[in-house]
Formats: sequence, C-alpha cells, structure tokens
Amino acid sequence: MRLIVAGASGRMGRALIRAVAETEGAELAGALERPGSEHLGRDAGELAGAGPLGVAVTDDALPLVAAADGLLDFTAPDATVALAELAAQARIVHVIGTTGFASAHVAAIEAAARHAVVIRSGNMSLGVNLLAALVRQAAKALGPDWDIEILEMHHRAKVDAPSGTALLLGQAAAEGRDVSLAEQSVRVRDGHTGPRAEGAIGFATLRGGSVVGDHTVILAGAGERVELSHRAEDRMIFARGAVKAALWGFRRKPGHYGMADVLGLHEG
Ligand SMILES: NC(=O)C1=CN([C@@H]2O[C@H](COP(=O)(O)OP(=O)(O)OC[C@H]3O[C@@H](n4cnc5c(N)ncnc54)[C@H](OP(=O)(O)O)[C@@H]3O)[C@@H](O)[C@H]2O)C=CC1
Ligand SMILES: O=C(O)C1=N[C@H](C(=O)O)C[C@H](O)C1
Repeated sequence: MRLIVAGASGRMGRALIRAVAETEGAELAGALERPGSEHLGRDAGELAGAGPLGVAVTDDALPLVAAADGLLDFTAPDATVALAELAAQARIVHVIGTTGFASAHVAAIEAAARHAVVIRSGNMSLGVNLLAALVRQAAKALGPDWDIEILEMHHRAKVDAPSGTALLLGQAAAEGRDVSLAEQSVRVRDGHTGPRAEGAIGFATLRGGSVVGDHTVILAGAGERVELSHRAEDRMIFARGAVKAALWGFRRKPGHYGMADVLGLHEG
C-alpha cells in the first residue's frame, strides 16, 4: 500500500515515516510539509532517522494524493480538513490522528467520508482502545452513583485540551452510562464552583516536560475508588496503529471508521 505522511517533520510525522518503512506491505509514497517549511526537499527517511528512502519532502499534495493509496495525517485541524477533501476526491484511505477539532471540522470530515474511507481516532494505540472498552464496561457496571473524572498529562508543546484521548475515554464512559457526553462534560473548574454536578464527567489537564501521554479514568464511589490508567512511553505505538489502520482500510467501502473497528473491539 502506497502511503503519504502529512506533517512529515512533526513528532508524529517522523514516527509515521519509520513505521511505514518497517511495515511489510506498506511503502512511503510521499512526505508532505507546509509551504515554507525548512524541511522541503530533504529525504524523508533521513529526516525521520530511518536512513535514505528516496522520497523528498514536498508541499505539493495534489500529485502525491493522485498516485497514492492512503494518507497518514497527524497535523492540525485546518490542515486535516483540507487534506480530507483531497483524499475524498482521489478516493484514498485517510487515517486521521489529528486532535483538537471543532464541530465544523468534524462535519467536513464526515462529508469526506461519504466518498472515501476515513479512519479517525484521538488515540491509535491498542492499549488506549482496550482501555476505552474497559471504561465503558466499568461506567455501565458501577452506575451513576460513581463520579467519573478523567485526568491527562502531556508534553509542554501540546496545543489542544482536553486531549483527543481524554475525550475518547469520556465518550466511552458516557456510552456506558447511556448519556450524552456533550451534556454531562465539565471541562474546566475555577473559583467558587459549588458542589460537583450529579452525573458530571469531569476533565483535568496537566502539561509539562516530555510526557508522551498519560491518561487515568477515576471512578469515585462512596468509600472506594477505581482507577484505570494508560501510559504511553513511545510515539511508535500510535504510528504503528495508524499504519495498521491504513492497511485495514484499503479497498474497504467508504465510511467514517474508528480504531475500535480496526482492532475489532466493538463489544456489547
Ligand atoms: N491519534 C493519536 O494516536 C495521536 C494524535 N496526535 C495528534 O497529532 C497531531 C500532531 O501531533 P505532533 O506530531 O505532536 O505535532 P507537531 O507539531 O510535532 O507536528 C505537526 C506537524 O503538522 C504540520 N502542520 C501543522 N499545521 C499545518 C498546516 N496547516 N499545513 C501543513 N502542515 C501543518 C506541522 O508543521 P509546522 O511545524 O511547520 O507547523 C508539523 O510538521 C496533534 O493533533 C496531536 O494531538 C499525536 C499523537 C498520537
Ligand atoms: O499531542 C500528543 O502528543 C498526543 N495527542 C493525542 C491526544 O490528544 O490524545 C494522543 C496522545 O495522547 C499524544
């Protein structure tokens, strides 16, 4: 499968190039960066520490998309929406790891998914997607008397909050309780907040240092607490998940899929 990596010089872009290079059945067909990037023209493999791959970083998406089978995209919301339109026109698989979308971005991605395979997840690791299934089960089993709080910590350069993973875990908890996350979520607390709202799903965000990604879902009952955690130690877990998703999506029918589809984690 011929794959393009967007945001090739980014933290994830470099990991994705290495993941494509190490995966049988995948081949690097292009590496994209924004116009003006200091990395344009460089060999993508050398940029990523994978050795020369004979693919130069470019800002010209059109010819790449026309000749590829899939696009791995961990960039930024506006860039992802523009790439979704191109991927849909070319009917190639678009794997989206980007987070921090507003509802208008999601609507544009859903429109693109009517024409091509889109696989989007706030976290492409096996561990977090298994954790989401466990959170859904715990929220359902423990019921509304147990308060749910989601704590996440990431490196100092992360620009969006709560993380895509925290929102994914919040969604799993809401599904377990059969409530709407949008109606129950409390994303910020400050000042005289009053007591905790009944049924709330709370989020807390920490930023600092080089933390790849830590998430804990706390279910707090009267006199006891259950904590379900995941700690990412290496960005390759996300990159390998993204390549796996692209291979899974190749020649599948158009639609908006998630990692639970790729990993077969849908349970009752
Ligand atoms: N779903 C998952 O499993 C994971 C998701 N992520 C998400 O992936 C995204 C990227 O993370 P990370 O690699 O750490 O971030 P980086 O900032 O290191 O990389 C982002 C890359 O995208 C490029 N980019 C940004 N905006 C544009 C644009 N408008 N047009 C073209 N290129 C653009 C950046 O270029 P420039 O530097 O020039 O701005 C950069 O090369 C984030 O949303 C993050 O939350 C991260 C890890 C795992
Ligand atoms: O920006 C990051 O680094 C990460 N972003 C994703 C998120 O928002 O959850 C996934 C991972 O935790 C790393």
